[in-house]
Amino acid sequence: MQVHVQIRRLAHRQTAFNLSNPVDLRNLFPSSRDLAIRAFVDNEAASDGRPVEGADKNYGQTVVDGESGIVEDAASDKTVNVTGVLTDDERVSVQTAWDKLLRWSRISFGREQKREAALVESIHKVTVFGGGSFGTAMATVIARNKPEIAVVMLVRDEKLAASITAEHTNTRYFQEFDLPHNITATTNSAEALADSDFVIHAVPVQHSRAFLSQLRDQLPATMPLVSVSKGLEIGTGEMMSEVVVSSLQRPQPFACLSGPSFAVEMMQGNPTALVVASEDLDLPRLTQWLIASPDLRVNTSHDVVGVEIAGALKNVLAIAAGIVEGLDLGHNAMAALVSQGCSEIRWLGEKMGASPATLSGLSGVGDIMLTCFVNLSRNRTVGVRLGSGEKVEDVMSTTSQVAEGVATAGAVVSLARKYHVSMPVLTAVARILDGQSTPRDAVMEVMKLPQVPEV
Ligand SMILES: NC(=O)C1=CN([C@@H]2O[C@H](COP(=O)(O)OP(=O)(O)OC[C@H]3O[C@@H](n4cnc5c(N)ncnc54)[C@H](O)[C@@H]3O)[C@@H](O)[C@H]2O)C=CC1
Ligand SMILES: O=C(CO)COP(=O)(O)O
Repeated sequence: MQVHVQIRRLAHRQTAFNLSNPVDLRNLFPSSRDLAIRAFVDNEAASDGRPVEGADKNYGQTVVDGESGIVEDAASDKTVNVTGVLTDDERVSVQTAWDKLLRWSRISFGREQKREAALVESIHKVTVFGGGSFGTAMATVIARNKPEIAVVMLVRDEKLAASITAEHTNTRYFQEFDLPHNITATTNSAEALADSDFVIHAVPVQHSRAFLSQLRDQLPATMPLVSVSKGLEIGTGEMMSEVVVSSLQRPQPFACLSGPSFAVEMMQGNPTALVVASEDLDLPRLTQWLIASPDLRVNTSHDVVGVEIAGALKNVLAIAAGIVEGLDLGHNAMAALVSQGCSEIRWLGEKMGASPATLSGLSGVGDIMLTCFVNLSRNRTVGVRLGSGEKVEDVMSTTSQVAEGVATAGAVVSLARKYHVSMPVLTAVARILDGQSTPRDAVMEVMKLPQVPEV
């Protein structure tokens, strides 16, 4: 049985409250003097709160005086639905705030259009390195957004290149989607880079050094390269911004693009928000122009370290979250683990010079929430399988797509040692992957660490 209370004034908002004690509605709605409040029983738990038969019998269509506002019948197992309202003052504030936002938006769009005129002239062809799920998604996003631009994917397989170019289908990833006709693909790097103005790099981190080294002479030193790969290189612990410089043996205009963004949802055109970071003054804005659309917001930033380190480390944390899920340790454990992981990423990130705003933004907490809590994540899936008892070797040998967190786990512990940062959760993931501990033992070990102040 449920008790519903409706407060009617402007019937366009509804808020549900669970009230465990007799409630004074004046505490909830101090300005509700003039509201009509109705309480009634819903014995079939009607979700829309309509009075149902029997209501009158038990509690009646009780019109509770707006002045007293007390509902005595809201006991522990009962739900109270409240049709919410704004006071006149609140409504004026909301309208003023919204008008201000619209004014700012009009002025900004005006400025953008002027800048855009110059950018349109500068990009005619974009090359995408990598024909996996994210390379395909990035190529699609750009090609849809700028139909006048030629998008060329550099892939390794001739047949795949032919099917992308001729059939407009990636036969390996996202077969169900027709690719825009301004996307072509080739296995020939010289062809892919000829007359290109912009590169998106979507090759997994561990293969990027070998991949980029061989392109050194074909890639003009002035060509902007935007990396979407998230991870640290094994052995060097380098982030992609460093791998690019060391493998090309020269600086290259560089940006990293990161944030909560499953490739499949970008293919579907679901609303998504990313952040692009570069030390270069114009590159973030250029990237924004290329990919931002009504489906895709792109924030700009100059905090390359923050965006890269957050994107790399969240993959390791997602494996830990999957392990907690696989072990069925419950929601409390999951929330505790992810908060602890956020702290560990912040401790290291800040020592490396990352801004706290970046770490709590799209590439940090945003991507952590997506990857740790959603089953589409490959890193999380690796963790779930480990937590469910599968052996590391079996998980790795049957995972076809890249889960960057696996390789990054060891690299991050070395990096943390270099910066004198202790990372219990991320270190535990490395130990599990290396066979030094089982998922269950690792959880116990972390739980038994000394109690500490919150930092
Ligand atoms: N899939 C996603 O939703 C997202 C992926 N990313 C990042 O994008 C990067 C790429 O990931 P995915 O495309 O998802 O991986 P994937 O596993 O779907 O595809 C990897 C691609 O890289 C290619 N590749 C592998 N080794 C290569 C080599 N030595 N030379 C040239 N190409 C090589 C493969 O042929 C394949 O086309 C990763 O760093 C990932 O973390 C970032 C955001 C979202
Ligand atoms: O980075 C991602 C989403 O932002 C993709 O995560 P996974 O690589 O774990 O699937």
